[in-house]
Amino acid sequence: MDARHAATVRLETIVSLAKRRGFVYPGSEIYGGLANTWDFGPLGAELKRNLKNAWWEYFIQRREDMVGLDGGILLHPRVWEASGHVEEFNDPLIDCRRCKSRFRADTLIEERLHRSTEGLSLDEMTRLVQEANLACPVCGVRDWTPVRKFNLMFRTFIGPVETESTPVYLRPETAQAIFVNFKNVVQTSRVKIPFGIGQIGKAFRNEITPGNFIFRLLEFEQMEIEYFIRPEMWEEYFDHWLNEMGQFLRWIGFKPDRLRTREHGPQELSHYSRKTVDFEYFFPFGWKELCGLAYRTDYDLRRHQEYSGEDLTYFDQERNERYIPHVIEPTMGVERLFLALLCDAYDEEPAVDVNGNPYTRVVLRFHPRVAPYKVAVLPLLRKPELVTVAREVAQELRQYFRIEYDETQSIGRRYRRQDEIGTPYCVTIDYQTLEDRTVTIRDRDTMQQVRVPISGLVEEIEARLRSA
Ligand SMILES: Nc1ncnc2c1ncn2[C@@H]1O[C@H](COP(=O)(O)OP(=O)(O)OP(=O)(O)O)[C@@H](O)[C@H]1O
Repeated sequence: MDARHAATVRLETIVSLAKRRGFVYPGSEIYGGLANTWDFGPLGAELKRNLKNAWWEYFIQRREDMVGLDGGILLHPRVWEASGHVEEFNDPLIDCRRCKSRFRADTLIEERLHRSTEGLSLDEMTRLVQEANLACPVCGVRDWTPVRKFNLMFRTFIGPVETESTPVYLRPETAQAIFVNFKNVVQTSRVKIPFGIGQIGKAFRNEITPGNFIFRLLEFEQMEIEYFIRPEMWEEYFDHWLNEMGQFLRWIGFKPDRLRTREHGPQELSHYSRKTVDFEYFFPFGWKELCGLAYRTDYDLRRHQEYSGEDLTYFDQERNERYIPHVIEPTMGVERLFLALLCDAYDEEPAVDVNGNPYTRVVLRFHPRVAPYKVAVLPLLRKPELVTVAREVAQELRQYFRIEYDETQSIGRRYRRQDEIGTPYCVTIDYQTLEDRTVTIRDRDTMQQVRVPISGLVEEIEARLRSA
């Protein structure tokens, strides 16, 4: 661990800042909360939007080989049989008979017995727990159920009467809506292999051990691409997408020193994947998966062809050949990127306030591309003559950027607030403004202030944002 990693922010610091400043609130808080659910506040909503827009711009808008899709959360139940999720999308779980706490058996064994569970059957895991005479981490009693499979899909019902209706699943990944619509997209757009379909949307997983704030959620958003290729090209495109994902992470501001890639071992691969590489981030709780890249072969389209009876082959005009395309899948979770970005952007430094008093400056060094607010407009004092001009300036800037206008409290406290929510620029209207129609722009990172005329303010900010 190098010095920078050692200084990684504590998770509690991030959780409390997120709550205090309106990024993330505990879910349904006025009802005492609903465990492991979260709501995104005004700043969180902006950050999420910016992340999703950046993803869409980078992977869809800027490429000629991509189209978008917005598929349903509810899909035909057969989709999940075909995809293998009914059969395979399970976690091994184990219960403490005494206190009824429930754990993921693989995590329990890995954390408590310090050994890998790769490739172990349910029986083997049960035996390991028994032989080690493992105590329940919650109540300390040694009385376990056998390890069983627990399907992660949420089930619900269509129609008014539960028992007579067909059960349907909330999708556990967005990918299947893309496969199910593969034929539609090929028939109705101008795509030719190689091409990709991208989608952003909610996914639901009944995780046994959610936690670490918003790292593992029951309900989250995925940004997924299914990229369709000729089978023999898979290695080339795998490398291409690995590189693209890395570029994107840097483009939204990640520093390289807390990112690494890790390839899955053979036993760890998902049921559909022949090769998977995860991007891992050094979270406050260690190196964990941030997002991933999988080579799904032709598994999904082949299975849907089999289960639906529809022909899902693609006619390759160049080669005068018909085949089922293979698929490379770059996938990212919005909230996990959100959490990693908060941790990555968080910084503390000694500073001196306007009165010469030392304080610890907390700054979220977001890249402007994702920063919730791009500019804060602040009258130096809450005096009518300053407020009038400041409101005019704010109204002008609002046409171009997401801004915040703030006239409460002292200017120093307002700067601190903007630093803490990661606003790249503060525009201050002071008495000189009334004389010469200039304002100051304060840079979040350097705290340098320069004066610019109001008439050139939009261009100045645009130029700074472009070159950031
Ligand atoms: N429960 C979850 N909460 C929040 N984000 C998630 C969750 N599960 C997956 N993601 C995000 O979606 C991406 C793609 O999902 P994928 O199915 O590859 O995850 P996974 O390998 O099952 O994740 P994990 O191993 O952490 O359970 C992940 O890289 C992550 O960013």
